[in-house]
Amino acid sequence: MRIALLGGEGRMGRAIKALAQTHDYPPSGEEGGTDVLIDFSSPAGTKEAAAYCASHNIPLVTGTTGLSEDEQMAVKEAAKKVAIVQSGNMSLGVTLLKRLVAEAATALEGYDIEILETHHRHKKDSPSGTALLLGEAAARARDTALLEAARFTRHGRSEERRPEEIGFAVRRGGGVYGEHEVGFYGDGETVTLSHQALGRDGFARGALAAARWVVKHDKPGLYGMDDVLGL
Ligand SMILES: NC(=O)C1=CN([C@@H]2O[C@H](COP(=O)(O)OP(=O)(O)OC[C@H]3O[C@@H](n4cnc5c(N)ncnc54)[C@H](OP(=O)(O)O)[C@@H]3O)[C@@H](O)[C@H]2O)C=CC1
Ligand SMILES: O=C(O)C1=N[C@H](C(=O)O)C[C@H](O)C1
Repeated sequence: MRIALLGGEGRMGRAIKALAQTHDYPPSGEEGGTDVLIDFSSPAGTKEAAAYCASHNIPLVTGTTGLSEDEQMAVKEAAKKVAIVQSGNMSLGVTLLKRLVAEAATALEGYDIEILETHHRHKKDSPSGTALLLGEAAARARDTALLEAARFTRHGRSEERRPEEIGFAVRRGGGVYGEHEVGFYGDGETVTLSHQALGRDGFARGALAAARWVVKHDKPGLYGMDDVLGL
């Protein structure tokens, strides 16, 4: 599998290159063409990658977060022509957590849902792609749209919390790889589901698993890590 990497010099790009070497995957260009493009760059980079993949018939794995509506639309358009795996978090743990969050949101009816995420000081988008995908899973489980339920800021005096609200809190600092906590707050108890990345290898492993999956899956469409990992 010959891999082209957009964002190859960045934090994730370097983690993927290191892992790809241990799997003996040559970079594209060394042995001819490209079998798959992996993108961990910026929202503008993702839009360019999607257009490039669609016009060159190359499958795409994209983990870049913080896309605008327009940039996400470009990914959806490209997915009409090629297979694309997109996820705000490529790790096995978060893919499982998403399912657990949906289950808890259904079972713990009436419990208030609050999501807290912490990342390194360099992260530009907030809330994180992971926080949003977990929020989306919770919202869908409660038959509502995330954009209707989401409460992104709290400051000063306001109305009481709406029961359907999904609150987001964000912390940025140091070198934290990524921590996510979904709290379900009932009247007499709190249930907390959480994930802590201990490095970038888990994301990189997921990206390579998605690349292996998508090169074999030549049917155009937009797929998630649940498709890749069969969860
Ligand atoms: N889905 C997942 O599992 C994960 C997703 N991410 C996401 O991946 C993205 C990248 O994160 P990270 O590696 O930490 O970021 P970095 O800033 O370390 O790396 C991004 C790299 O992409 C390059 N780049 C940016 N825009 C373009 C472009 N238009 N064309 C070509 N190259 C470009 C940058 O180059 P330059 O510096 O020259 O601009 C840089 O080398 C973020 O959106 C992050 O949230 C991160 C970890 C896991
Ligand atoms: O920028 C990061 O570092 C990360 N970004 C992703 C996100 O926005 O959720 C995934 C992971 O948490 C690391």
